[in-house]
Amino acid sequence: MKKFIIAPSVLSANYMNLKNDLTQCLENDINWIHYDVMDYDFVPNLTFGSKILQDITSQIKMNIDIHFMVKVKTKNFTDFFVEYIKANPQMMTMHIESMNAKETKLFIDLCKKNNIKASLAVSPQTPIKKIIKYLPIIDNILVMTVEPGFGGQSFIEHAAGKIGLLRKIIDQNNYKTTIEVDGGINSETSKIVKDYGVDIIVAGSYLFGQKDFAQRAKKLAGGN
Ligand SMILES: O=C(CO)[C@H](O)[C@H](O)COP(=O)(O)O
Repeated sequence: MKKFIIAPSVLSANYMNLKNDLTQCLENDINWIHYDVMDYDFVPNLTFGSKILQDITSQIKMNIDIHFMVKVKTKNFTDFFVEYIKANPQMMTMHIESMNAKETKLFIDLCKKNNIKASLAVSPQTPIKKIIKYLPIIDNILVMTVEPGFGGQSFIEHAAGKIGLLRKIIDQNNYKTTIEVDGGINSETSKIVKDYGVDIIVAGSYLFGQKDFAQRAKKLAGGN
């Protein structure tokens, strides 16, 4: 049976209790976390920066998947990522909508140079034709099934259809790119994305703060 990677979104964690929330993930065989960086520009919300991430990775051994929902404003594009790279993330994701072609190339090259999986995200309204040419050179594509910016929103089903199209293209061409989904994932919507052929499932409000975290985590990780 296919094994899905579950990456709980720290956006829905309790920050007064973060260590417990992350330990709960590890106790339930979850060794990835999804770290949402928002800038109140690309998205209408502001979250956390590199210091909190460095504190996390200095104490807890987990694979870090950073999802940048930002418009980079540093004079030198790659400078923005320096402090995040110090936290040793496994994967970094930037939105295709927030970069021009030159920045997209710089971002992918930066990831490769630092041995970090290079990932591009597409918002619900963005067609996959915008990203297809990058598939052979990136490690992961993140399909957003909510508008980026907030946890706890409802799953946008038509956006999930992109996963099926991407699965076909990736398999037909023997690309190694993984497909990740983020937004509105629960026990029902996870079945839809698994059927479409997803590899990595991000879930925030469905997991954190829930008494039956263990059962929910098991449901997400298992097959349909
Ligand atoms: O990137 C995000 C929002 O922009 C979050 O990762 C995502 O929404 C997770 O929250 P939930 O599972 O509650 O929808």
